[in-house]
Amino acid sequence: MGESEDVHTQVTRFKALDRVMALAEFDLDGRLLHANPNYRQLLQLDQTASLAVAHRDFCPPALLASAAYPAMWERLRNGQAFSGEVERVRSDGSRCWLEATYSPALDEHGRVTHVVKVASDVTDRHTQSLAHQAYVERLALVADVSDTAIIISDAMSRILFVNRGFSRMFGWSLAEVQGRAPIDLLAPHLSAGFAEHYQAALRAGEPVVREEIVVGKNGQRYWSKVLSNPVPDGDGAWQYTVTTLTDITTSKMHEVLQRRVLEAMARDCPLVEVLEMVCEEVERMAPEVTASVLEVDACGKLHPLASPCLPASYSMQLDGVPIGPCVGSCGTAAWRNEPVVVHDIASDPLWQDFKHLILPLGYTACWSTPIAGAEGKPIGTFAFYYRDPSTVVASAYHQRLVDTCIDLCALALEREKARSRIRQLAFYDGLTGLPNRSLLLARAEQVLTSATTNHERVAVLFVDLDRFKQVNDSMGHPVGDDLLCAVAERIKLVLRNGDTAGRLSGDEFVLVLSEGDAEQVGQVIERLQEQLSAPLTLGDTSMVISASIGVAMFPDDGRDMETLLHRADMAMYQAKSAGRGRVSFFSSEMNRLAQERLALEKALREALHSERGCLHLHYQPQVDLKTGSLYGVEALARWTHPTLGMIAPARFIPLAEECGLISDLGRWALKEACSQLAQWRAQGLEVPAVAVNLSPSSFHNLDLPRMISATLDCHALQPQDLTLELTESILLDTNPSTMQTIHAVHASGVRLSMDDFGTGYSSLSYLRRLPVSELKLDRSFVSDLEHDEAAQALSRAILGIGQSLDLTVVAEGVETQVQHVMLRDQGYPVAQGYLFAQPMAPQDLAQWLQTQSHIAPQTAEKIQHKNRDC
Ligand SMILES: Nc1nc2c(ncn2[C@@H]2O[C@H](COP(=O)(O)O[C@H]3[C@@H](O)[C@H](n4cnc5c(=O)[nH]c(N)nc54)O[C@@H]3COP(=O)(O)O)[C@@H](O)[C@H]2O)c(=O)[nH]1
Repeated sequence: MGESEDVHTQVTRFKALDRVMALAEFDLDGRLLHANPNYRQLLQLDQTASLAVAHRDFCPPALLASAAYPAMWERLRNGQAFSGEVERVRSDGSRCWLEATYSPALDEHGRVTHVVKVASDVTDRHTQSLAHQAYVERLALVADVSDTAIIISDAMSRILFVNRGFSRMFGWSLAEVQGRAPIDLLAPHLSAGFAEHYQAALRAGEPVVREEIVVGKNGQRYWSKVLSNPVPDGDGAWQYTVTTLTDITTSKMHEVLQRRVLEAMARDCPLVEVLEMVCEEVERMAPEVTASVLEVDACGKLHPLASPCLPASYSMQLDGVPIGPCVGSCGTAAWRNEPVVVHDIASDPLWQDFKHLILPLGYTACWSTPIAGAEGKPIGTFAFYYRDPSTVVASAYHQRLVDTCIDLCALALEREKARSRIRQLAFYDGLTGLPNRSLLLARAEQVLTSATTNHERVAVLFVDLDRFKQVNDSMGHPVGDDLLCAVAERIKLVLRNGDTAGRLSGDEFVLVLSEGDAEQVGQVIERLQEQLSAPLTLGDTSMVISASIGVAMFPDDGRDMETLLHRADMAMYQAKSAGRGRVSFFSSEMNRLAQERLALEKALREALHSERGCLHLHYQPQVDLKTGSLYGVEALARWTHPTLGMIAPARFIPLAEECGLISDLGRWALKEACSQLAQWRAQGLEVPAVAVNLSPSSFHNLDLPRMISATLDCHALQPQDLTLELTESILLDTNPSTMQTIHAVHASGVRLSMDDFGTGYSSLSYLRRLPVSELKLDRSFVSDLEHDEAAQALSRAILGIGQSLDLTVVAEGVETQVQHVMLRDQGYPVAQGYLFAQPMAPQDLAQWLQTQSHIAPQTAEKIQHKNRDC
């Protein structure tokens, strides 16, 4: 009963299978014996053709070519079944996938008679699975080739997976990190509190994004952007965390350092502060190094700028050390203009001379990189010192730090250079390099403030070179410039700590001596005079110079720099007028005189420009020594001050020169003298000519000849009625107009006379170049004439020179009859002096003329007077 039930059951099952599955039978050689409709449909076989085919006809060529195919049949023939997903070729050539079981069928003796195959079509499932597999492969590829490190961890923070990018970045394989917590592994420096906070966020389903410094297997550091995303399971509970870590080291270093440096520079922080900040920031990013920045100056010497973690005593020892081929890491790097890594300071020959300074501080290695300036030359060095011998020196991370820092240091150093250049231009004299007026005054004010607090005295020295103008005029401005530079250098030599010096303008220098008690000031002045008077060679010329020095003392002579400077200047004038190379201290008497002078200057200006007649001319006759007749008159200015009375020309003429009024005075004298000559002639007085004194600056005016002609015309005078007296100083006048004006005046017929002849210019060759008609023998020769044979010889010689050049020679300052006779006997044609007459007012000259019997009066009618009022 049981057996019959089994058979029944089997048949039932087989029918059921036959309906739903594809069934086929093969003989042991693989020929198809039987195929049910499902099988035939699956492989698209028609009923007749199906019995003529073999198993291999449905197999892909690659399977048939492989050893697996005969092996499968061998195993089937040996009674072993085979199950699997297999690819088959339909009769139309298309492919399909079958889930197949090949079962060997046995006879009653247990021998394999044929093979039964049960299959179902899984083509759709297989295609989907292939697509999924391809997708997964592509994902894996993305994960592995990406430079982003990826970590998959579970909810217990245990690492399940890391991609190859992780291994490349951090050096660990998956096996090494599986099961470990990512934070413990990569950022052990972060606090436990942070880890808890991090887990809480993920548990709440929130992603966590941070920028963090993380550390790899070999201690390599990365500034990394860390993004952790929680992945929930089907119930929404936190199951996994996918964390990506992107290396942002370079951009972050740049960002942090650049931002901080640029901010500091924008705030105008001093260079040292900026560089110290760079070092501190770098040491925060890489605590295993100690950073240092040295400057390389234009002479190739090192100067410490910033090394906040190195002792000042160490840095100071490097100050001023010249760079060279064997000067530690920094000096050598600057010398070679390339980075120098020294792994073992103790044994490296580059550190031979310096290791005793650094080894006691615990540093064993040093890596220095030159900081290149705009022209590519090293302007500094940036160095990392290492203590721990196990630290990788010059690692890729450190390299990135250095690359960022040297650019920023170069920027800061170049900017400092530009700033100091601007400072130099704004506050220093371009020629001598000394502080200019602005800086000098600012520094002086500081000195005065401190002196006020400390109850100290300060000396202000006003130094003016003697005869600088002559050097400039005769040797040229480049030599003058060299002289000023040499003087500046010599001034620097006498300055003490706390003293300051500057150039005000031209040849004026000022020294401010702090803590200036009389003795100290005296010593500095002595040293200054010694320095200045030492022989000086400029180009081919040797010279000895001197300076006039005026001194004003704080607080006695003034409490502010403006007053002190002014008073030192006054004292300097006093020194100058006392002779060259003198020193004069300001005094109240000097101040009184200066005030007086100022008042006088104001009054002179008013006198010249007002009609009140405070200025007038006196006239001194010049007598023809042969005939005793009047040769001419010299017009001499006189000034009657409203309150001070008569002011001597010797006082107001130099004043007019100094305050720029001398040309106005000359114009006024010319017009006044011509007018007076015309008046005399109108009165019938025969005054042959009038001589007017003109200073060299009057000849700067190219309009002078026209103005003279107009004046002469105005008074119906002829050019020969006027003589202009010049002094030899006109030869030192470098104004380009001077000679042109002199020649134009001469060409107009106006006579030129050389005044004070014999006292000034040593070379007489100028007499050929200057179109003078007359020489006036200086009265110093005349006054010595009676007793001094040399004076006699000289007066004779001067007369000879005049005669040989066909010039009239006028002897000045004749006071005695003896002088008169001697000069007449020597052959002088004309003389002038108190013997004949003092300079006198115009109306007195008329009277004087009448007393001179030999001078014939003329009638007024004889003289044309065109326009009295012009
Ligand atoms: N540029 C101008 N210079 C002028 C003008 N007026 C005068 N001066 C110059 O001032 C200097 C002083 O002049 P002054 O005090 O007038 O002296 C003159 C005479 O008084 C003086 N003199 C004449 N004779 C004698 C004498 O016998 N003994 C003596 N001790 N002094 C005498 O000499 C001065 C004239 O000198 P000089 O001009 O060299 O002929 C003087 O340098 C004037 O030039 C002016 O308007 N402009």
